[in-house]
Amino acid sequence: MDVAVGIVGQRGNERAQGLAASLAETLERSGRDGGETAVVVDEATGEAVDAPACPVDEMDDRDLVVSIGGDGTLLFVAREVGPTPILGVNLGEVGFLNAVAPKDAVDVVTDLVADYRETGAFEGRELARLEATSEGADWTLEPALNEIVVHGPRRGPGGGATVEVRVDGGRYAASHADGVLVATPAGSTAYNLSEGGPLVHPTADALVVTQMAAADSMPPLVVDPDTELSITISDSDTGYAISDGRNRRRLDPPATVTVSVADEPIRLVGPRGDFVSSLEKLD
Ligand SMILES: NC(=O)c1ccc[n+]([C@@H]2O[C@H](COP(=O)([O-])OP(=O)(O)OC[C@H]3O[C@@H](n4cnc5c(N)ncnc54)[C@H](O)[C@@H]3O)[C@@H](O)[C@H]2O)c1
Ligand SMILES: Nc1ncnc2c1ncn2[C@@H]1O[C@H](COP(=O)(O)OP(=O)(O)OP(=O)(O)O)[C@@H](O)[C@H]1O
Repeated sequence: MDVAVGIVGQRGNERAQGLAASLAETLERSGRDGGETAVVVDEATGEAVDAPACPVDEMDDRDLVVSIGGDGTLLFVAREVGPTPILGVNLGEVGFLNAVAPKDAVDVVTDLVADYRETGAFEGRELARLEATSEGADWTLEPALNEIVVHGPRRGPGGGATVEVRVDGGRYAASHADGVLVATPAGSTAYNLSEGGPLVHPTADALVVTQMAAADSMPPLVVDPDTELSITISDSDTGYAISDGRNRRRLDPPATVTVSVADEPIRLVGPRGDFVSSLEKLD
């Protein structure tokens, strides 16, 4: 069976680009008898190592996409390819979302592709994503793997707003605050953690709501993924809804944003890092 693989190296990271090149070469060599393994890399890497390349968002029809970099590169790949199976190789400063060490990358990926050729499936796990929509649904942010943030004009002094959070229609919190975030288990170790939210084990099917610098703060709230969450910003001239720190929408207060689980999850494949031991990466 032929297998199509995409490889994304962290932009500007020569080590990532070199590993992408050697992985591409090994994969193409390994797939001869059982079927072809067609490999493309992202355009920045293709230019650096002179390999067949395509835009990352055109890799969504591949059987597997390998992300080589840190969390941000994996988040970027997830934004671009959605539910296409992704394997993360950790070359970043933190690399919380990437389970495979660079030294193991070629063996892990070639074994994974060989198994896929036999079984037609990857062992992996789905990670829920979050979607932020305006009241009246006249806009929707790109799905977030980590969190949705809704905040006032800016972080810090003079940047707050009145932020009301409703849970299944009931008022959970209303306070002058910088904002509020809703995080997935995967995102509980990111912005949520730096705002004092709880860690959520990746096997827990839950979301967490954490206020940001609230004057009258409530404890962070863990909810079922099906909970109806709405966040209203008022008493400020502007505000923002932000998905994974990268995709943002300006708000015109008073404005209400609803946050729900997106239809399509992310599919991470390959060895699952041990969550508790990977917490050391956060030191
Ligand atoms: N704490 C803050 O003030 C702040 C501000 C912006 C973004 N962020 C986080 O960064 C994420 C976007 O990452 P990026 O790389 O595109 O932005 P970035 O370049 O600002 O990197 C943010 C840092 O967060 C780390 N990170 C990202 N996801 C993580 C996760 N799930 N667990 C642990 N650490 C994680 C990254 O490795 C990086 O060190 C956002 O989803 C948000 O969680 C935090
Ligand atoms: N191959 C690529 N093509 C286009 N953009 C890329 C590519 N790799 C990374 N990026 C951009 O860089 C951002 C992540 O860069 P960043 O420097 O934060 O890397 P990282 O993976 O988080 O590693 P680190 O942990 O070292 O910060 C992504 O959000 C994306 O916008």
